[in-house]
Amino acid sequence: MTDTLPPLLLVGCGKMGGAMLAGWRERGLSQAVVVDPFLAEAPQGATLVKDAAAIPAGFAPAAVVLAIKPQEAAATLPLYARFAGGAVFASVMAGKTIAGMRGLLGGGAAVVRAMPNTPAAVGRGFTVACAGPGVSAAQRTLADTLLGASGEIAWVEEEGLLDPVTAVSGGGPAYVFLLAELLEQAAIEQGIPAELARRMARATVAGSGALLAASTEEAAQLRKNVTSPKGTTERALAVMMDPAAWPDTISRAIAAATARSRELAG
Ligand SMILES: NC(=O)C1=CN([C@@H]2O[C@H](COP(=O)(O)OP(=O)(O)OC[C@H]3O[C@@H](n4cnc5c(N)ncnc54)[C@H](O)[C@@H]3O)[C@@H](O)[C@H]2O)C=CC1
Ligand SMILES: O=C(O)[C@@H]1CCC=N1
Repeated sequence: MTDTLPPLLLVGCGKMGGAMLAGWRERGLSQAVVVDPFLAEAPQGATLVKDAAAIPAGFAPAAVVLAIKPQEAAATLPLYARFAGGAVFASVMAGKTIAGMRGLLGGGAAVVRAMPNTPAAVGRGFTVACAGPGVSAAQRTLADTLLGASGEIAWVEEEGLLDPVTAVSGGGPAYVFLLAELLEQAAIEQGIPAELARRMARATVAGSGALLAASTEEAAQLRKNVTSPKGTTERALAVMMDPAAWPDTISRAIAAATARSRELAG
């Protein structure tokens, strides 16, 4: 493995931090320190410490990645203000604004606010990022490398877009997994044995995602390709696509999640 990444500090190594770390490992970690009070074992390739005070003296990260819960930010970020001189901070916390984080880290901190998603764990993540004031070109390139290590990345200039992004792609995998759960449940209701229902629902969602990823066709066309005139899918879609059904439900759900992201800022 070649050492391609500069020294990194990961604060919070749960589901999202752990998924990102896996991507960095693939890229070649040099020095990586993980701060997580509740992790039992050091992740492969990294040094684990329980709190900020235990970070080895002299460790100078090029990037500090913040993957703790938004509710932990106020108490935790000031402990990392000492790295603000040299490091770029990359936060994946829902809702937390660049201005709010700079307030906790010191006004001059270089902060990138990003929203990844958990398919990063299998190299299929999607991250949207926004660079705050004072982020240098080199720091933005480093953030791009780190946040894009486990999938696709897109940058936006308008930070406010991160709230609906959080609702759509940050939380999106949960909605897709819910679809798998509901398909399984409905299959059982129609008399299909539970184990077959489970396999079928998982394979259908995973296979459809793979087809979408591999295809250049629009999602709507792929849907039409399944829908034979006067056939069975048409009957199901008439239920789902009723304006009061999925279109309204998804629209309200995304609006609710966007509003929650905005609430978490405070
Ligand atoms: N799970 C997801 O799908 C996504 C989560 N996020 C964001 O990622 C962040 C983390 O979420 P998850 O990974 O889901 O949560 P998690 O609960 O799996 O991970 C949080 C980690 O932080 C650690 N932790 C708690 N207090 C700490 C402290 N003071 N210092 C260092 N580490 C500490 C916990 O032990 C835990 O391992 C959140 O801000 C969330 O908004 C963003 C995109 C998607
Ligand atoms: O549910 C949440 O708040 C986080 C952000 C996006 C996915 N998980």
